[in-house]
Amino acid sequence: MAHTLHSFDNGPALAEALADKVAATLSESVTTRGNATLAVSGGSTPKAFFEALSKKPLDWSKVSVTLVDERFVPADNPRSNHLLVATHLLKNAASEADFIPLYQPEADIEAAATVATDAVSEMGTPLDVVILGMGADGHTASFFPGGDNLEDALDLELPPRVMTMEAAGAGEPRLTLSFSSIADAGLLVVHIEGPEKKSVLEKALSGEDEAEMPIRAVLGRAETPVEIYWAP
Ligand SMILES: O=C1O[C@H](COP(=O)(O)O)[C@@H](O)[C@H](O)[C@H]1O
Repeated sequence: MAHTLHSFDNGPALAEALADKVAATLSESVTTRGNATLAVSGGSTPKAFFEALSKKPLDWSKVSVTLVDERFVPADNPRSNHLLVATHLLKNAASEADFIPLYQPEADIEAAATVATDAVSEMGTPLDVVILGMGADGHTASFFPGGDNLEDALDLELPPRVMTMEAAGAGEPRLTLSFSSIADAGLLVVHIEGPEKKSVLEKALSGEDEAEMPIRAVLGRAETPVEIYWAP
């Protein structure tokens, strides 16, 4: 599938441009359909983008926000992606948005995935905007190399859902949207910053083994053309 690389001089310029693009896409959905949906990633990269997006003027009360992936930890854990989004995105104008967590306080992670699948499915499909990150190991969402559920997670024939994932490089057990949940998003973005991530992207684009670098599934098989946002 096609992809487009958008390069910026620095992180703040990227954050503003991506926030403008996402806000415009969400606004269009609110105008045409009455609501809008957004799934965002965690990690260190998206903080400035979240801060910029939180200030964009749109009818956030009509916007539902969820996560692309989450650790199986409650929202008061410093490694929680929910905490990251609450701190940097769900404030200012965006405090009006509805947030759908992937972590659920169930007895085990499989039960949490089932509850989260029901909650995310109420957002409807396809999602309007999905923002992916990418790790230095070529993971995206919680599609980790060596992940115990990787094959099913990348299977576009399986229904959209929240899945569990464990992998040596993942730390805590994870909850992740399946590839079938994100591959047809209205706007599908891979947001990466720094020279190391650029090298990882170039390596991903030069090969085909999805088990080695799961980001290749997104770059190669997503139904929606991928918009890559990069800054040094
Ligand atoms: O584990 C994760 O890492 C990736 C990338 O994070 P970064 O710190 O290198 O920006 C992120 O996309 C994913 O959501 C997160 O759970």
